[in-house]
Amino acid sequence: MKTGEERLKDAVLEVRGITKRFGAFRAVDGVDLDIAEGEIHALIGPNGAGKTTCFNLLTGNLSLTAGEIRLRGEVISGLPMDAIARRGLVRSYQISSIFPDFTVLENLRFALQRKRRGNFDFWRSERHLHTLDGRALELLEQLGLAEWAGTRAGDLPYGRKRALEIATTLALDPQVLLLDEPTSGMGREDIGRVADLIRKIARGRTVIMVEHNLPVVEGLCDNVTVLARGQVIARGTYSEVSADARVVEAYLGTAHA
Ligand SMILES: Nc1ncnc2c1ncn2[C@@H]1O[C@H](COP(=O)(O)OP(=O)(O)OP(=O)(O)O)[C@@H](O)[C@H]1O
Repeated sequence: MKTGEERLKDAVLEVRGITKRFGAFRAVDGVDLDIAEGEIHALIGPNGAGKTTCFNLLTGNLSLTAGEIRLRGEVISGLPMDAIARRGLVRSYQISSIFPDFTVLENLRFALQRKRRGNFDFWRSERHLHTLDGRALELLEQLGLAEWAGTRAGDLPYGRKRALEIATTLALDPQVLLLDEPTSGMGREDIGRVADLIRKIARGRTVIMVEHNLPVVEGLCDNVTVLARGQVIARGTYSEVSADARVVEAYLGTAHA
């Protein structure tokens, strides 16, 4: 049997009994998660299952009613969001955090600057920003955005905006990357491109994603946790959970059937 220490080496994130109550309502109710180093893990479930609330608890956006979260064995629950991000657990930004009037390259520079200085203190350090261009261009190349480097971010097509959002998150060099419905609102071509991108950026890091598109989950994720009414109803590989009667029943009862 593994000792506690050996067990911690495998699990990058250990979540025990996390609960979030809004008044008398338990949006997340005693959820356990074990996320292994390097895996792509999906959190799925019908509308209102508690996926977003779970993400908000992991990142510190919301405080826990009960439970504990450990990142590499260290308790992170109760820490402020920025402290959790500095420890390496980072959520992809929403498009609204992209500066639409600046170019793609400038947006990347700002994100890299933030990693280095811990804030957006870029107005006074224009010269310093240019020293970040090498890394910024490398990231743009990696994410297939190099040809868009000089484009105003606000003029990017939707799928490319999502790629830029992921790029600005990667600038923080997260060990654990949380992606919130990365393919939502996309057409088939963009979905394929973003799925390839996630596969690429998952090398050398752990990815946890909330995703409604089940073929994307099937194609990308090593393991899946299924939530319904705030509780885990199944966990395993996609083929295991999709064959689980409780999962089928939970989905059949919703618009996501
Ligand atoms: N701040 C809040 N106050 C009260 N209830 C909330 C709050 N945030 C979420 N809820 C409720 O908690 C439940 C879980 O919501 P959550 O957004 O986590 O679900 P979800 O699985 O992400 O759903 P979806 O797939 O529709 O995004 C829902 O019933 C929701 O109405």
